[in-house]
Amino acid sequence: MDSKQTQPKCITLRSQIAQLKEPIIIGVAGDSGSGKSTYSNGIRRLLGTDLVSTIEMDGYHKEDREQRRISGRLPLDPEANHLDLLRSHLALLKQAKSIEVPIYNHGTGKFDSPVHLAPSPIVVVEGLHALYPEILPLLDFSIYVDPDHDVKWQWKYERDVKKRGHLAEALTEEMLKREAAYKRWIDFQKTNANVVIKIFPSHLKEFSRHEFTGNLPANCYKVELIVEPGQVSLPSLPLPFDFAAMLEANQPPFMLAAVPCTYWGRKVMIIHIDGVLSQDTIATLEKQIVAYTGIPLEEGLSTQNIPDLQAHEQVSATQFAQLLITWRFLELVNHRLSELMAR
Ligand SMILES: Nc1ncnc2c1ncn2[C@@H]1O[C@H](COP(=O)(O)OP(=O)(O)OP(=O)(O)O)[C@@H](O)[C@H]1O
Ligand SMILES: O=C(CO)[C@H](O)[C@H](O)COP(=O)(O)O
Repeated sequence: MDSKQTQPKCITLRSQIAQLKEPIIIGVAGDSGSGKSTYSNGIRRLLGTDLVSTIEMDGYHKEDREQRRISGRLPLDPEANHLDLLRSHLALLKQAKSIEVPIYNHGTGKFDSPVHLAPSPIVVVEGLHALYPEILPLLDFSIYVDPDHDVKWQWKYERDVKKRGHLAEALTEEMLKREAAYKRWIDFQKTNANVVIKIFPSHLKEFSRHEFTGNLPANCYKVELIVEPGQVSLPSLPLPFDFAAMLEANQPPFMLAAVPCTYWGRKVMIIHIDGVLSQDTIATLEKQIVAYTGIPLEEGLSTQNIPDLQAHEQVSATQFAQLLITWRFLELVNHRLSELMAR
């Protein structure tokens, strides 16, 4: 019998990914409070949480909060982290072996008991040093999240005081101390990333050149996605967009541009997204991606599993960027699957 006849009728990308023997590892690096979890949640959501597991690198710190207070060391110092242990853990996962992941509890400032992690088809490693030279060779896809100084300050400050129990004065002092450490130990990792996500306050007012009368929500961001082009073309992904609505008064302002550039010696596309895209546009794009990956609809389209984003009413640039990053990642997955088929 023809082997094709024995295959199930609907082979989705997800069902193919689920068969992967060796996990695909995504590294997401960036400063503390830069939005790493927010962006990796986008990929998790569109592929389905059952296929993706996450390793928080904070568990690999050598010292807890009190020990750091005494030693004066910052977690940004690579020497203050067990990067070798992480590297050996990722190598074990690549061999389809389980690991015991160390856990840092930001609520208590102490380490919890390690958690058993069996290999899943996709593993996300998130942390300050996720694209360090020891780790990079084990990654299949790399993302660097790089918000503007003031945006990052606001996000981290609010989160650390409200959710991590830091005292305002001590936190300000530590955040100032972290600035030079960030430049020294963290920032350079962006030069190796497949995708760099830059985030700024909206620039749309400067575009008006006349008195700006638009309605921009508070905390409206401009995202610049610096994306290394992929090797295999994906199916086209049409952008649903109401052209007529653009000519109506009181439409929320937005901008979308794609500009070829060189970034740290590499050819990239820079996608600029600013303002508020319609929720219909985002939802239709999501539906297309979800139809492609094969995730059950109700899981793929829900934003309720992104608790941090719920608090922000306008996250269009972020959502749009999440979709584009996922699409670029799927290109890599496709490439990997076709390599495996050819073996
Ligand atoms: N795109 C966004 N729009 C609005 N707020 C955001 C966005 N991304 C992140 N934030 C805010 O910044 C905070 C930190 O985000 P997130 O937890 O994703 O950062 P992180 O880099 O994973 O942090 P850490 O490594 O310190 O755990 C969130 O609590 C959220 O309030
Ligand atoms: O740089 C960081 C990464 O998130 C944190 O500051 C580090 O993990 C320590 O956490 P905390 O400040 O809650 O003790």
